[in-house]
Amino acid sequence: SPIHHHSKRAELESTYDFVIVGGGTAGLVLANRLSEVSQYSVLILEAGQSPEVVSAYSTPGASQAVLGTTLDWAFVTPPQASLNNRTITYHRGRGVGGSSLINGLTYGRGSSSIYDLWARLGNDGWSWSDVLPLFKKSTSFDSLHVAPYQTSNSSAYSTDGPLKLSYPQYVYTASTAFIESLRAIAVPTVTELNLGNNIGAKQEPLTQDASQKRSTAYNAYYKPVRNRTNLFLAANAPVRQINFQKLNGSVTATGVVATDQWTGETFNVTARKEVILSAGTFQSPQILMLSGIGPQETLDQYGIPAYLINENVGQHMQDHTYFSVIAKSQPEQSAAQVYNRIDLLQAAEAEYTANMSGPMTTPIGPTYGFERIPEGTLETLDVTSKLGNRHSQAHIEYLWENIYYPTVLSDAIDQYPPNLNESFFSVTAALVAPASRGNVTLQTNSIQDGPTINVNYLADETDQKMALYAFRNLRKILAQPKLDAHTIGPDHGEVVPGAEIDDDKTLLAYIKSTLLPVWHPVGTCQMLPQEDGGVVDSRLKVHGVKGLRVVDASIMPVIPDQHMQGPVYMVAEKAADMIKEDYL
Ligand SMILES: Cc1cc2nc3c(=O)[nH]c(=O)nc-3n(C[C@H](O)[C@H](O)[C@H](O)COP(=O)(O)OP(=O)(O)OC[C@H]3O[C@@H](n4cnc5c(N)ncnc54)[C@H](O)[C@@H]3O)c2cc1C
Repeated sequence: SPIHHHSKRAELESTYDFVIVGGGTAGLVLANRLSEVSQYSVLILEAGQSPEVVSAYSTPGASQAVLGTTLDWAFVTPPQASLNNRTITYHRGRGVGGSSLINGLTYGRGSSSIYDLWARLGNDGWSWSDVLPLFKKSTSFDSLHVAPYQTSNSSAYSTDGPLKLSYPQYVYTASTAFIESLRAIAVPTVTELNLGNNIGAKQEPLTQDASQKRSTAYNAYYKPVRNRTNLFLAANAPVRQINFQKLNGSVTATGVVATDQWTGETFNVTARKEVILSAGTFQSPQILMLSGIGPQETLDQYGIPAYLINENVGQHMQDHTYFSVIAKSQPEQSAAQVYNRIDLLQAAEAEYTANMSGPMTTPIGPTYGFERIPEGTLETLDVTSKLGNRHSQAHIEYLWENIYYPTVLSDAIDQYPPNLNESFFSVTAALVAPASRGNVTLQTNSIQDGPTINVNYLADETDQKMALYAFRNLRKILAQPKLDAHTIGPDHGEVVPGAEIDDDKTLLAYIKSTLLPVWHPVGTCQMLPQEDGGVVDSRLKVHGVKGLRVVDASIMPVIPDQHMQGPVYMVAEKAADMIKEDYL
């Protein structure tokens, strides 16, 4: 097996220097960097299995098909009051590689002002100038420029960074037209977004190599070093709780309890130096709560003995959400039929297997643009009070998707059925400076049940105003002659929601009934002083506990205005440097 997993608990040692909980995006970066030091022993405990069980994970065009497989936790939220009691299926990666195995491959970093704000909030060492070298260290660019706006500036990347970025070979002309149409709403075309200026439009760098295979934490960070004799991985080994020792009023993490799902046995592992939680934004706070660190009421409710009360665990969740206008398009400007019609799908799969070319080389959304709304407009929209310091960053992201997206529409609105023999593309807007906050809490007292996830999208009126503003821009973009040239039918091809839906009230109802997460949740263990809502300090150590850090998306105190994997790889690279500083 390509995975060096331990099928029997007897094959594992009882003690390691570092025990990493979660072999996902951040966990595998840590595993690689910490095991560079030969005197450290490092164990990764991952709930899921090898990604090779679903080998399509590496095909960019199969990124929708891997959702719902064994590589996906597929959590379901309770009914969300802010969305007229809709529930949402929330995808999360499960397996060695975590969400990097099933994400949409989009890569970005965000505005420099966001990281400068992290630092100003009390986190020394996290300003843009501190973190840019780590963004560079984690990535290299496999140059492949086959279409307009597939540009990059080599100074943004290193030559040997493990994570490979590249562009798809198969490019839809309508996506080029989309980039040019964004100029009508004052979003300029730019050559690079990854040097701190995140305003503008271009083709997206994707986490795939020049051979058109997905690059992940698994194949970029874990596979090349898996034979190191000081690195151990147990797959199918969900961690149930962290063990603590309380001595003279001070709490120290001593190890973890996990289940070996091959045998059904439960076992303990001791951490000589640290336990590191990298189970992601939903499960890192869940494990803290199950272990006795969290809000008083939650611990009381489930009879969990409290080691430390911290009301912030699981709170303050920030996430991006998006919604679309769907247009009927010329067949060659869409992948809708490729995915819907078995003959076309099989032809595309065969072409990818034979030549690594064709529609399967691209995920559904390969193109993006970021808008900073000018001050005056923010004031007119009456949203400035909730934006705080977030003026010099992007507020809205616009995307072009090559399918009818979102694919599953709510029945709250009369819909245009996606006819199998017709083609569609979508123009989509994401709120990337959200004011609403969600939270994660417990559903039961066991790790065998998922956490309760409340997304709370649009709960804050600021986000509703931003959504309406962005929606009207989607129609302006679609109406630009260059993009319109690729649509079919009246109203610039618009079929969903339909031009007749135009007043604020019905538009908002449409948005609420169709929006989706962009799958970027952060902040449930945020890096801030505890009195300001924090769970970890600027060295990612859990407040009030020795020997325990959190290293994953949950630590971000202000959500970046970009897709989240780039920031997660950076956070993990930075954490590895800090841990080495602390012990070497
Ligand atoms: C469908 C989807 C699409 C996305 N699209 C994009 C995109 O296009 N671009 C982008 O930049 N970002 C995207 N993201 C977001 C990005 O992938 C994540 O932000 C990032 O990968 C999170 O990294 P992480 O290390 O915090 O968590 P993860 O990578 O999710 O890792 C957490 C790991 O912990 C494991 N785990 C959980 N509980 C336990 C336990 N009790 N014991 C042991 N192990 C456990 C999980 O199985 C998982 O492997 C997407 C995410 C999803 C789900």
